Amino acid sequence: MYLGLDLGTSGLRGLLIDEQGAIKGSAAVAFGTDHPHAGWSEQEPHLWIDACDKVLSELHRTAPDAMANLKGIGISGHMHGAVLLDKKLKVLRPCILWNDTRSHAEAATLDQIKNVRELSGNIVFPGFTAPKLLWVKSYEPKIFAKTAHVVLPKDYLRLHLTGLLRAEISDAAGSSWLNTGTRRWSQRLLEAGQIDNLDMPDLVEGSEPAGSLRDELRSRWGIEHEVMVVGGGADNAAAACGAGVLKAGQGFVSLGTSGVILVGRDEFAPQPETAVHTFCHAVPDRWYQMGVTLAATDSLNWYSKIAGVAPAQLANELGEKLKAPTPVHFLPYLSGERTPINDSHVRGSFVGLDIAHGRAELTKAVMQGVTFALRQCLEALHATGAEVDRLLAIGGGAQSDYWVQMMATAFNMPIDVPEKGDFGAALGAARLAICGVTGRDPEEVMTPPGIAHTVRPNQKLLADYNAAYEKFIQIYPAVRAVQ
Ligand SMILES: Nc1ncnc2c1ncn2[C@@H]1O[C@H](COP(=O)(O)OP(=O)(O)O)[C@@H](O)[C@H]1O
Ligand SMILES: O=C(CO)[C@@H](O)[C@H](O)COP(=O)(O)O
Repeated sequence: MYLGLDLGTSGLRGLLIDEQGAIKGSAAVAFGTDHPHAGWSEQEPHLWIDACDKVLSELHRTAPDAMANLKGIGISGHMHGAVLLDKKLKVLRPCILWNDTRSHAEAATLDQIKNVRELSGNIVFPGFTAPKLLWVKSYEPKIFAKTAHVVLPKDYLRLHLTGLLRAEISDAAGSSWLNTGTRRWSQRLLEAGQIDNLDMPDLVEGSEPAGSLRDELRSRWGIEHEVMVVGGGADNAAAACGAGVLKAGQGFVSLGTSGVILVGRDEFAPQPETAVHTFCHAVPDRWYQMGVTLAATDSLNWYSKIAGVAPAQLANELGEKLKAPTPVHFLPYLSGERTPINDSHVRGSFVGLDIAHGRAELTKAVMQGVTFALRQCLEALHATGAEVDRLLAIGGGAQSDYWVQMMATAFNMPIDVPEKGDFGAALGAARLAICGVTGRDPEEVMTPPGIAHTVRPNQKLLADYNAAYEKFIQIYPAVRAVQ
């Protein structure tokens, strides 16, 4: 039996599978994010530990036999967050998350330093880890002085599970401290980030052993033998393992808190100027590229709170069949934006409201704005030479068939909808554990899911969606001029 734990931005999920991939149990616990100031986004790491313990206790209660036979655990987590630890491994402050833009000035400074983009393969975005540490150094010097280690969120969860500090490579690639081509810490990048005095954790590949479940936790959950904890993966890399996206030509679109279009790459071929991210995959000798829009279902959730209606219901209210685009445009930049515009200062807007417009029109505008932001990601990916001509739809928002139809038409690309089941980061993390424990080849373990149906572009609406997209991309510069 194998357990995948996915530390998502909105909660932690656990998925138990057997070696053939059949699901034997699942549990989830939700938690929130704090936004103490505009542009800030934080979580207390103890929330993750509490959620992890609850998820494991729930699995122990509902699937005791599977838990008793647990052989391996893989962990995935939201990327780029900075967990600062003192020399006794105590957390020094709340984790600064991936969608926190406070360190924009530090990011811009780092991004100018010679070789930084070349070595890391990426623009230094404000959401990445390195600029966060420079921010803490300037604004919280006492905390910085006490910092002995910095780890990414899921690697902190590993510390709880194993007692060991390890950094897994696909996640480390999002720190701006890793040489993404050689998959090693870069002394030059650590110096640029002014943390070359810190003790960086040993690096492990996603499917490599990275410790064993602590004895105390094993006995709590009724496990008598040793359980291997493998490296795991950054949530997007792990989701790719769950979706069977390992190689060039394969890709997915994910509608989660953030929106992502990800494609596999067989070699390290960064083009940072496109604002496309190039990271190490969670399996050895592979990379992937992705475009990221920061607030995908986050935008729908934001509007859902204002409308007082649950996000799934809002999406359902649009009906079953895709209709013409709405003339109301929504720029989904509630937390700034990454691909292709790398602008942490811009904020969201509705443009073109009419007195006749109501809730449905605004819902549609929000989903359309996210869809068009993703089309910009797709175009940026194509500009890097990444080839993909169909995408698999994953993430919570992909449960809306309307949203998937909208993406297929706006991207003019078929989108595969997986059969009901779990094909996200938790599955990918569990599959990494299978590879670590059994030594099986990732390509054999990480197969794509069965496809329930393929959504093809609606030919009758193609021209309308193209015209609406052309308008959408003109709004950002106009809005930016007055923000
Ligand atoms: N039927 C639906 N239609 C539209 N959005 C949905 C639907 N079901 C769930 N969602 C959205 O999906 C989100 C969760 O997606 P998920 O991929 O789990 O996010 P994350 O991994 O970032 O925490 C919810 O917050 C909700 O906004
Ligand atoms: O910052 C990124 C990727 O660079 C995000 O994709 C985070 O990794 C969070 O993902 P979700 O919670 O939306 O899955």
